[in-house]
Amino acid sequence: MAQVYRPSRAGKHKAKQAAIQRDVKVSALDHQGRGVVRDTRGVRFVSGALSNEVIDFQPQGKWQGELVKIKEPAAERVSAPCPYYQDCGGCDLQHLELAAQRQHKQQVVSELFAKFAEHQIANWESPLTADAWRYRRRLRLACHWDGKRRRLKLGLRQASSKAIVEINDCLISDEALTRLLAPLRDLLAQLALVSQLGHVELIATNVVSVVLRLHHMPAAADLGRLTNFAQQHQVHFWLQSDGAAPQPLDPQQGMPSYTSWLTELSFQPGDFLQAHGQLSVALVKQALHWLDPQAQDKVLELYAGSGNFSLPMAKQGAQVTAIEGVQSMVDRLLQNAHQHGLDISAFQADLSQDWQHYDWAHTEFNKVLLDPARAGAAHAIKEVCARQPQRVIYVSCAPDTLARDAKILLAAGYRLERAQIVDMFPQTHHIECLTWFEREA
Ligand SMILES: C[S@@+](CC[C@H](N)C(=O)[O-])C[C@H]1O[C@@H](n2cnc3c(N)ncnc32)[C@H](O)[C@@H]1O
Repeated sequence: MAQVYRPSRAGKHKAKQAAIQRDVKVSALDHQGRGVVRDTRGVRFVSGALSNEVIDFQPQGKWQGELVKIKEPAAERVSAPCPYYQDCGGCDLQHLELAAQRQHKQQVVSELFAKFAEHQIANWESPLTADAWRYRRRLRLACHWDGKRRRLKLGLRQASSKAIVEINDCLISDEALTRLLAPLRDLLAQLALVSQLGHVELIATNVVSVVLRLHHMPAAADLGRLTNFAQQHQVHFWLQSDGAAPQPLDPQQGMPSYTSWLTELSFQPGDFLQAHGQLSVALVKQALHWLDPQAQDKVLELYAGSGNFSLPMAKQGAQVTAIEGVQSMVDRLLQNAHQHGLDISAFQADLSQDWQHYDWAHTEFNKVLLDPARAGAAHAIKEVCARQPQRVIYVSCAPDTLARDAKILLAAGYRLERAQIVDMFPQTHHIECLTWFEREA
C-alpha cells in the first residue's frame, strides 16, 4: 500500500463524522497540491491524493476531505522519503515524482492564466531546476517549553495546526541546518531563557545564523553558554526581542552574506532571502538574460529586497532605481551597492499605495523588473502600465496573483513573450514562475 499523508486529528473538533466515500476517482490536482474529487455535495479537496487515483475519503467541513485509502495509485506516485511526512504536512507533494511535480506546476500556471487572464500560454521555456532535496537555506522552528516535565519541544508547525512536530532532520533543508538540530535543542533546554523563547530561525548562507526570538535579553550565564556553543559549532547567534531588529550576540561577528549572480550581498537575519540558494542565482541570471539591461536602459525595480537583482543589473551598466517597502532593506541595498562601487538609486515606498507623491515615480523608465510577495502587485502593475515601459519581467511566487496581474498587462497592450517555472520549492506545492511581457509596437 502506498504511504498516505494523514493530518493528525489531535485537537480537532470531533463532531459527527460524515460517511466515508468509497472508490472515488480524483479528477485533478489543484494549485495547493490537493486532489480534487466530487461527491454528492460538490467539489472537495483531499490532501495527499493525486490526479487519476481511486481513493476512499472522509468528507470534512464544507470543502475538505481526509484521505483514508488509496485504492488505485497514480503511476507518478512515489513513496515519500521523509520520516515526518505523516505528521508534518510541509512537503505536501513529495509523494509525486519530481518531473511530474514540475509538469504539474506548469499546468497550474497555464490553467490560472486561462481562467483569470483569459490567455493561453504558448511560449513555455523548460523549467529552471537544481537540487530537489537539501536546498532550503532557512528553517523556522517553533518551540514549546514544558515546565512540568522540563522538556523542550523544538520542531516544525504541523500544516494547518498549532501542533509542533519534533524533528531531527528535514530533508529539504540544508544539511548545515539539520546537523544543528539535536545539539541546539540540548543547549536551549539548559538555558534560563528557555521558557520565554518565541521561535528559532536557522539560516545557512556563508555562515549559519541562529536567530532566537525572546522577550528579554539573556542573563550572563546564558550568554556564556551561547558563546561557547557558537564557537564549538561555528555559528553566529542573533537575539531578537519583540519586533526589534536582531542583534548579534558577538558584536565582532559581522553580517552574513549570500550570493546573487556574480555578486556577494550582505543581509541581516530577518531580511527576505530566496528559499533555494542555487535557484536564486539561476533565477537572477535568467531574469537578467530576458531583461537584457544595457547602459542606456533606465530600469525600475519593484520589491527589491536587499538588492538580489539590483546589483547584478547595475553591474551590467543599467541605471537602476530600486523600490522596497522595508527601510532597513533599502539601507542594506544601498550599502551593498556602495561596497561594490555601484551607483543605484533606492527608495522605501509602499507600492500598494498611490505613486503620485513619490518623486522617483515621475521619472521615465523603459524596463521594469518586479518580484512581489504572494499578494502580487495589484496596484503597482496598473502604475507600471500607465508608464508604458517596453519590457516587464515579473517574478512571482504566487501564480494566482500573477495571473490576475497578467490580465492587466495583457489588456494594456503587452504580450506574454515567455514563461518559465523556477523550481524554487521542490516537494511542496509552492510555485515560482518567471514571466516576460513586451509592449506591442
Ligand atoms: C519576494 S521578496 C523579493 C525580494 C528581492 N527581489 C529578492 O530577490 O531578494 C518581496 C519583497 O517585497 C517587499 N514588499 C512586500 N510588500 C511590499 C509593498 N507593499 N511595497 C513595497 N515592498 C513590498 C518585501 O519586503 C520583500 O522584500
